Amino acid sequence: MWRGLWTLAAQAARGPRRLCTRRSSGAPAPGSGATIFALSSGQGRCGIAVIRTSGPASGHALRILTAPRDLPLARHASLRLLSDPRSGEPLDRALVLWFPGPQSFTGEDCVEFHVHGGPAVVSGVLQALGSVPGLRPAEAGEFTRRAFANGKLNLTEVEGLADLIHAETEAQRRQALRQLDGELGHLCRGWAETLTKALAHVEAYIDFGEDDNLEEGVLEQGGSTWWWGRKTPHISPQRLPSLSLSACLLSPTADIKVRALEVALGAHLRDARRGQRLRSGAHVVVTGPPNAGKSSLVNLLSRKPVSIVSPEPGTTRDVLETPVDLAGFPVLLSDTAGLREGVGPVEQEGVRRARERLEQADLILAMLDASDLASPSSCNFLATVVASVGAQSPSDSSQRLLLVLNKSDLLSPEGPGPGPDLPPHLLLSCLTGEGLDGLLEALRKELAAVCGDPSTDPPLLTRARHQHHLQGCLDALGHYKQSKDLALAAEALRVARGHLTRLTGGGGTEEILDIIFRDFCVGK
Ligand SMILES: Nc1nc2c(ncn2[C@@H]2O[C@H](COP(=O)(O)OP(=O)(O)OP(=O)(O)O)[C@@H](O)[C@H]2O)c(=O)[nH]1
Ligand SMILES: [K+]
Ligand SMILES: [Mg+2]
Repeated sequence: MWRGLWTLAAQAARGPRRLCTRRSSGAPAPGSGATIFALSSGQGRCGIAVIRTSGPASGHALRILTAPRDLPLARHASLRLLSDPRSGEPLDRALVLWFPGPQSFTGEDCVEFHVHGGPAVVSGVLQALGSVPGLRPAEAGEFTRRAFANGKLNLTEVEGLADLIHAETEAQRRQALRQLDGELGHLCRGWAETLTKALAHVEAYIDFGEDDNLEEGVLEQGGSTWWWGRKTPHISPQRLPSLSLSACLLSPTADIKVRALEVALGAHLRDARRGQRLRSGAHVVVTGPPNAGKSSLVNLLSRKPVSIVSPEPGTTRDVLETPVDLAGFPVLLSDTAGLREGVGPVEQEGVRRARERLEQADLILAMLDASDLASPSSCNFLATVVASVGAQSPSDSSQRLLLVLNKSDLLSPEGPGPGPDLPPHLLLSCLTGEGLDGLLEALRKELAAVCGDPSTDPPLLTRARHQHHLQGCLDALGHYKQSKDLALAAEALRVARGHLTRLTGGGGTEEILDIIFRDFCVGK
């Protein structure tokens, strides 16, 4: 009976045994495709513009534009006169760089022309390149796509590069650079290796199960013995129904590693929201009773007159949102209507919208007028909004709140007068700016908790795609643990490993590549 199980399992387990190798991304294979060229620096008048080429005709194009000179020394900047090959007309005196493949960004032969940034120079050089046989203008992201196809970057690194180009704040730049440096890819490869080893154990066991000539000790791994090794049966196969298969299959070392992997994946997934907030911006909502100074604070933090400020309570009605860089973190800052009841229908609609926006907040900036703490609207706000957020159990999805007492300039030197017991708070005056540095520092700490701190935290999952594959891997490990059949256990491990491989771009589908490369501009 056992022999039958092994044979069946062995047949079913025959499949890809090695990590899938990276499939072509659809970009031309190195050396075989067209040579592409594009302006790689920004459009418009500038001091220096960089035009580059990639592909087998790069060297030829460089020689033609700089004739009669030969190719310059590889990877050294050389000054050359560029001329139009059709008319011989001089175009510019430029620095040129020659990067013979595979030691280039794309892995192909590449050339960079650092020309003077006037539009006529740039278009003259682009037209001259276009006249060289075998050259054509590059499509958006095509340089990076070739780098990916040639194994110069994996998919998470490509995403890091796209994020770096779009990074608007310091924290985004740090995160993107870390991903470009391959941290996330490295982590995934380590995890995939753990699964490869575990799979090798299971497959070896399937194979050895068929082998009657098994020598004693053959199945020993790292000092531990296969639990089902025929000559050392610590656990007899007859006990199978009472044990989970995974516990029997792996050497204790491999089993511990798979379990540690499960824990690590869980922790990263719990963190996933933070990485996505860092990439697309955290929602910070300013709320409080009418006239607390909410709009004044929004204008102060965004350094522009986003909202109308006036002494009239109920000035702000709609939700007004503005993207800002707060202490290096990307934030979508929302100004909202002052919370109060018993007002006209228009303001009531504003209050409804304010409450709705509040529910979506990652961080709430709760604001009160420090000189008006004993008023019913202040007390009501403290008892409802502030108390309910404070009562949330701390988890990644729970909201964070900073209580700010504004108009500190109106207080006597002794501080806030008699009023309700206050939770921890900050004093601020939007009028004088006093307390603003303290608020920014508190915001930095809160946002580092909300978005993750790329200077110190482990690599973040910044995209839904990362989250999807990690969740898929975790689910497959769950199946693996519960499987009562060797073939299914091996298959579950393969599925788990497949998710990690796809995260870094192995076996990636064309659609995913198209989505990622669409983010790039022409010339990148
Ligand atoms: N003295 C003093 N006045 C302030 C301060 N901040 C805001 N104000 C004044 O308080 C009044 C209300 O300010 P807003 O910013 O409109 O208050 P708001 O909370 O947005 O008000 P609503 O939108 O009506 O809910 C205005 O007259 C501001 O000039 C401050 O720090 N000190
Ligand atoms: K107001
Ligand atoms: Mg307002």
